[in-house]
Amino acid sequence: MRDATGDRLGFRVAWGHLRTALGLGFRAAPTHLGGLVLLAIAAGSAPVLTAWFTGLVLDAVIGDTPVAPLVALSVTTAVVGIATVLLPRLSQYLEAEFARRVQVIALDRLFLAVNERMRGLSGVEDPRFHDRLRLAQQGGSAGPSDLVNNAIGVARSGLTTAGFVTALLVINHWLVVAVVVAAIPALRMEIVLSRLRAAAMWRIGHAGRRQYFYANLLTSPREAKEIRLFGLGAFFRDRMLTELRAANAENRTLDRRNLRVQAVLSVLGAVVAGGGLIWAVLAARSGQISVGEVTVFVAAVAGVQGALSGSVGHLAAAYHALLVLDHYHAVTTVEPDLPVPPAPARVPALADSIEFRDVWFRYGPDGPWVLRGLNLTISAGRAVALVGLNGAGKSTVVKLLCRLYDPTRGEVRWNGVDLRDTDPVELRERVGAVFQDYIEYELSAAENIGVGNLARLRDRDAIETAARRAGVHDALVALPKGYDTMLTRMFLPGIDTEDPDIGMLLSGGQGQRLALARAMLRDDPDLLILDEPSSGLDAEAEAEIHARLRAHRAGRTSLLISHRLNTVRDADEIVVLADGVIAERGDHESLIAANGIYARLFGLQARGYAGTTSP
Ligand SMILES: Nc1ncnc2c1ncn2[C@@H]1O[C@H](COP(=O)(O)OP(=O)(O)OP(=O)(O)O)[C@@H](O)[C@H]1O
Repeated sequence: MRDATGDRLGFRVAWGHLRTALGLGFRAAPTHLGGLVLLAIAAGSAPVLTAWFTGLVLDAVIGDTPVAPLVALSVTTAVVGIATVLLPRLSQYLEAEFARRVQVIALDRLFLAVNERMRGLSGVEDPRFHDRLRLAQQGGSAGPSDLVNNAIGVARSGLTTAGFVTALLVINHWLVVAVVVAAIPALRMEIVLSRLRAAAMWRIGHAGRRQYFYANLLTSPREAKEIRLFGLGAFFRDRMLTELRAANAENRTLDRRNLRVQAVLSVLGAVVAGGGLIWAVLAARSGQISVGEVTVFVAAVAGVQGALSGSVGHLAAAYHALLVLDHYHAVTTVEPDLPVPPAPARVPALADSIEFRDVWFRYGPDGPWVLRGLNLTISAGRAVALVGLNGAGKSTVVKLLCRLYDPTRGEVRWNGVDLRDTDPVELRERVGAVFQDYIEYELSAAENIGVGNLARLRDRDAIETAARRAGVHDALVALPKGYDTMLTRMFLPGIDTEDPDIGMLLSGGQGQRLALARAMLRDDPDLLILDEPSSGLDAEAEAEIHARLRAHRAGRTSLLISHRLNTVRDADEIVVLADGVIAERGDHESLIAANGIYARLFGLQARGYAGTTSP
């Protein structure tokens, strides 16, 4: 067997996936699962019984049977007939409900695993992970129920096949051989096709994600301004269509192959059935079999063919579900991107220092080194500023500090504890941060601040205090629904959707203050990280925010990153990063006196503000 990427999928792996699917089914909907099995048995026997009783009725009519038993026989046949048409409807309902329940548990497990195992950024920045995740969602949503439903389908069709085969054996055993032999190539071809389909899904997955990305770009309010201004609509539409056409071409090739195979198999089936019919008519004419047996025979040939092709279809679909479940399994068991030891070291309160010891870092094994043996100490209670040119590695230092990545070489120590020995979740509880690329969640204004500390999500007083400290309270109160205004024009709650005031967008600077308020909702973090916290603010607001931040930082350990050097001059220590190492360090005065990189950058900015670029 092969998996969805075209590699071999061993029997043990397939068996493991089947057990996972059954386990999910039992946990999610045991009653529905039991009901489906019972219905499968009933539905599998019903067509055989219908055909058998129809034959008996016909023979009874021809054989001059008295009225009472004839009516009883007819009524029984009718009841079996009604059950035959009703059972599939009932199964359909149970299958759908079973699938819905399994989906909830499967997706819960999937995203739990993603949260637990992807605690850093390297996994979510890997495109292959996203391709897999997309298929894993598909596999997790529909895979277990598809697998169980199709396994039941195989059993149901198998029962029907067995019943009809028994009926046929009584009349003509050679025909049984012909029908069964004709089904073997069908089974083989269906399995090959389902493997090709799964491999195509893997190949198309990437194109599908890109197509979705371009489609999203064309309608996203965030990108709308730039796309319209640069006239990029046709460009991205074209790219979207290119991806769609590529996916369509793959699917078309597959459908054509499917068509060819199905056509050959159908003709084969028709030839066998036609041959059988000729034999039955001739046999009835010569008195070898009765007219009732002719109907049983015709129904049995069609029934065996239908049930066998049903079995083959179900087997192929179950096999396909197994292949897609392989992605689900891969994501739910993926190696954690940040290994956490079984008994992680506690992250102590930051009483001493954070230390980068000879830290080397690059984003991928083939990428360029971003940090090249960085040695940096942030002493507890000190305000350290990190400056440097674009791409110098400042945000990378922050990511390592929050253990969003582990150093490629060297170590980061928090009060002497290597961050690799800690649980990042515990570490992050001690850190408050405002990132350069802060997020404005599509939630209400209050919730946008509240998510900074979920324990205070409903604590309106604490939220308002944080908003005041970040200087955004007045702006939020002025919104149409105050703190309850949704900060989105994309998603509105189910109620009140006719109200045009329910969703609003903040200005860039207001959004940045909101992100600050979110960070300020954290109870006294040991370390406050401010990565360009005022880049979106006007000069007056910037000065005001930095004054607030100074007050907020006072006595705390903080790391401030800023390109506006006037905002870092009061830091206890300013560290200049260049070429992945510390180029200069000291306070503002000593760095100006040293007349190095910092002094040059500071001078350039100061002259810019003074309105002249030459000394
Ligand atoms: N996720 C990533 N994958 C690969 N390379 C990355 C990634 N993030 C950053 N880099 C690279 O690492 C280098 C340092 O980036 P970083 O964002 O740390 O710089 P910075 O000093 O914060 O820059 P800026 O002042 O522009 O914000 C850059 O060359 C950047 O291209």
